[in-house]
Formats: sequence, C-alpha cells, structure tokens
Amino acid sequence: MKPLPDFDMVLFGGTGDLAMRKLLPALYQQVKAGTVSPASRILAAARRKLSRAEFLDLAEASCKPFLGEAYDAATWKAFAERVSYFSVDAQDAASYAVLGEALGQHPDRVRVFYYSTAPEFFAAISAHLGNAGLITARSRVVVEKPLGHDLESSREINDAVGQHFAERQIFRIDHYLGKEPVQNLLALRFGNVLFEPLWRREWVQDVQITVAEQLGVEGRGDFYEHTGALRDMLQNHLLQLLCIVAMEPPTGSDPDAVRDEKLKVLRSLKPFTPMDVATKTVRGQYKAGAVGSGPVSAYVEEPGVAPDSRTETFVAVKAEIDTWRWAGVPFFLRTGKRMPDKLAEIVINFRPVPHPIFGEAAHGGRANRLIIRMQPDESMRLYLVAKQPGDAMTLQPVNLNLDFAESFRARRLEAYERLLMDAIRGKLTLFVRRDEQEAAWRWVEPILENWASSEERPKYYTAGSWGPAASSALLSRDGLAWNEED
Ligand SMILES: NC(=O)C1=CN([C@@H]2O[C@H](COP(=O)(O)OP(=O)(O)OC[C@H]3O[C@@H](n4cnc5c(N)ncnc54)[C@H](OP(=O)(O)O)[C@@H]3O)[C@@H](O)[C@H]2O)C=CC1
Ligand SMILES: O=C1O[C@H](COP(=O)(O)O)[C@@H](O)[C@H](O)[C@H]1O
Repeated sequence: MKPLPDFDMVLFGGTGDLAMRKLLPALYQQVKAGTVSPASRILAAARRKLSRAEFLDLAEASCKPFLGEAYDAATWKAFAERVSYFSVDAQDAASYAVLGEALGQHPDRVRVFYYSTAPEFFAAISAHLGNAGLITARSRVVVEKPLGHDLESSREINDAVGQHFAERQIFRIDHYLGKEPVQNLLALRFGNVLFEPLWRREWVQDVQITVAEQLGVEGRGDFYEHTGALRDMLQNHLLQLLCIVAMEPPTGSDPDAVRDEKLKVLRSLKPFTPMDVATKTVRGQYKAGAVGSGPVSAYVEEPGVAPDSRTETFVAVKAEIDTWRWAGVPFFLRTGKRMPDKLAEIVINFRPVPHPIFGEAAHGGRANRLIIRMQPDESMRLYLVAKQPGDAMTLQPVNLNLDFAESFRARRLEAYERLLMDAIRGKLTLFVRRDEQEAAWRWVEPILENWASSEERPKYYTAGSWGPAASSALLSRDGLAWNEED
C-alpha cells in the first residue's frame, strides 16, 4: 500500500464507542501496514479530563478485543507514539486553545477533523474550529451518521458545517461504501462487458437487498428510540447499496461522476403516497426470542426503551425506480435487528428463460441469480443451471463462486480503514455528497410521516426470525420470495 501523506487527525469523540471499536483500530492497522509516517499524529479529543497515559491505557484495553490477532505490543507502542489526548468541551471555545497550539506546529499538513460525537455538536465544533482559524486549505472533516433525523435537520447540520468547510472538504461517511464487495460490484458492473446488457428491466426480475443483524441495540437504547431502523440503516446504507446496483455507468471514476449517477437514482425513486406506505412498507419490532444459542429479551425491555415504544427494529420496503432501465422492476430492501444471522447481501434475480425446453422445474429455484455477499463471507455467486453428469438430461443449479478470501490472499481492509485512508488522501468517491443525502431523506420522509401519524403499531416478530410475516407478504404479492440461500 502506498504511504499516506503526513497528517494530523483530530478525533472528536475519541473516548467513544465508535472510536474504540472502529476508528482507533483502523488507524492501528495502518500503522501496522506501514502507511502512517512516524511524523503523523492522531489527536484524540473528548470532554472528560484524562492524561495522555490514562487515555492510552483506556484505548489499549478497549481496542485490544477488536484487534484480535492483529494486536501486538510492539505495533501498539509504535501506534501510541503517534497519539495524544486533549480535553475539549465541544461547546466551550476556550477549551480548543490547547488543540490549536498542537495543530499550529504543522500548519501545512493534511488535517482531518473526524466528528465522532453526537451530531448536535457538529455545528459548535465547526464554528469553534473556524473561529480559531484551525481550518486550513488542506483540512477535511469527516462527519458520522446520522446527519439529522429528517430532511430539515440534515439541512441545518449541513448548513452549519458548510459555513466553515467547502463541500469538497466534507466527507460524509457511510461505512457500507467502504466494504470490499460493494466496490467489487462496481468492478463487476463497469469492468466487465458481460453483465451490462443484462442489467436492466428486460432481464432483471427483481432485486433484493438484505442487511440483517443478530445484535440488538447493544446498550444504545436511548439513541435507537429516536432513530429506528429506517433512519439508522435504510435511509443511508441500504439506499447507497441500491444506488450502486441501479446507477448508470459513470463517465469516469472521479468522485462527482460517480456521485452524479447515484444522485440520479435517488431522484428517480418513485415517491410514496400514503397508500403506498400502507402497502409497500413493513415496520417491525422484535419481541423476546432466541438468537444463536441464547434467549434474548424484547426490544421494549432494553435499557432506555419506552415500554410502549413504537420504534421499528425492522423495516422492509418495495422501492421502484422510474427510469427506462428499471421501470417495473421491484427493489426489495429489508434490514432488522435480532435476526437469525448476520447477513448482508444483494440478490439480482434474472428472469426465467422465455421457453423452458427442459421443463419448468429445471429452470426454477436458484438459477439465473447473482448474489453479492458482504457478510458473513465476502463473495459473489452466479447461479446457473448445468446438466448433471450421466445418461439423463437432468439439470441442476450450480454456482460460480468468487470467494474473495480464497481468491485474494492479501489482508482485506475493514470498511473504516479504507474510508479513513481515503479521507486522508482527499478521495471523495466513497463519501456521500450533500444532494445525495438530501434526496435520500426526501424519499423516506413520507414513510416517516405516515408512520408517525398512524395509530398502527409496528408488527411484532420473534427475535431470531426473519421479521414479521408481512415482510414475506410484501414479496408474495408479486409472486416472489426473499432469497433463502446459504
Ligand atoms: N457506535 C457505533 O457503532 C456507531 C456510531 N455512529 C455515530 O458516531 C457518533 C459517535 O457514536 P459513539 O461513539 O457510539 O458515541 P459515544 O456516546 O460512545 O461517545 C460519544 C463521544 O462524544 C464525546 N462527547 C460527548 N459530549 C461531548 C462534549 N460536550 N464535548 C466533547 N465531546 C463530547 C464523548 O466524550 P466523553 O467520553 O468525554 O463524554 C465521547 O467521546 C454518533 O454520531 C453516532 O451516531 C455511527 C455509526 C455506528
Ligand atoms: O451504521 C450502523 O451500522 C451497524 C451495522 O454495521 P455492520 O457493518 O456491522 O453491518 C448497526 O449495528 C448500527 O445500528 C448502525 O448505526
């Protein structure tokens, strides 16, 4: 991997869960990979008062379990040499002075401000950095999701950040875009001639995007109560995946060529009428059940959750794209917590052959299907039918399986690792532009509004199941079913 330029990364929210689970481990991995120069610095900032040594002790203990076998004491020492800690209260201008002094030692180097705090602080942090003259021409800001809870609040945050950073300096992170198979989907679509002619309504019957988690809300009940699956996952991650599947070939790989095409998809999504919300969306909430080997309690029993909560922990929608390429092709999206498996996949179901000369059964089932799997394994599987060896003309489904772990031995980068490197290098392609984000909010707003004003409760599903029965009904009305392939 090419070395990164010397950089200073200021990590607001440096003591938080995301920093410990993802951001610091990602930077550690890059130190281990040798791309981070000894001169580069990681300046963790949070409200609590800690000495550098106390912060490093906390960080080492917290990151170690997430680093697993990648942890070794020598690399940790090298990593820690690059790390310092600053007690900064986001709201208090005076507390930025010490950070400003440190940054002032290297006024010309790449500066990345990573906002890993609650979004309510983004405006204040931007203003204090701007007023203190800490935002230079080589500065960037990475902003975490959720950027607002609806179109209006996202505009407010974007306006506030935009007063101090130009759009080309703003890196809105969606970690699903950093996942290897998602980028491989771009390679598959636009690096091969094979799929493009088939990638359209004439040949594609339906598309299914599933992101299922076994986890519940993991102590983030307070946060999740005001968020729910639609805002937490569908508005961002699943719609970005849909864009990658549905976009037209961009004119090049530069950031705006790709983002322009994604934007067109978001703007072509058929708007939901109140009737559509009733018939084309499903919201669910898990009740007690069993996931993996153990029993788990209901969502409403999680700390921070109201006993009569209507927050959805599962959502499924039937989306349609009003373009020549996709008119009439349903895109089914679903995501939920406390499902049987951790599974993230995109399924492209091609149409059956027009005249089945070997009989219907031979062509049905899994044939004519492409599955792009992001989790638990990273793979692309193309299902075809082939003749079984032997006398009879008996067909069976087979798959061409590209397993990335087997095909490419090199260590694969974690999504956050890749995106942090891109931010340091100033590469915006895998980050979300403001207009994309707003188009996504605009599309989900009728769903949010209708759900908020409806008397209906989310449909219950047993933890450890694939969601409420209404989720299967969403597809069966079109004579379809969710993919159940292993
Ligand atoms: N955790 C996750 O898996 C994910 C998180 N996100 C987003 O990332 C952001 C951070 O999440 P997460 O790490 O879970 O949150 P945490 O609650 O774990 O951490 C919050 C961080 O913000 C700091 N903070 C709180 N108040 C202030 C303040 N007044 N001034 C300065 N710092 C302050 C805290 O510092 P201190 O410890 O000193 O109080 C802490 O470092 C959120 O926007 C979240 O939505 C997005 C995707 C996944
Ligand atoms: O952004 C989020 O994503 C995680 C799931 O990410 P994954 O990479 O583990 O699939 C989810 O748990 C969290 O609620 C959400 O905020």
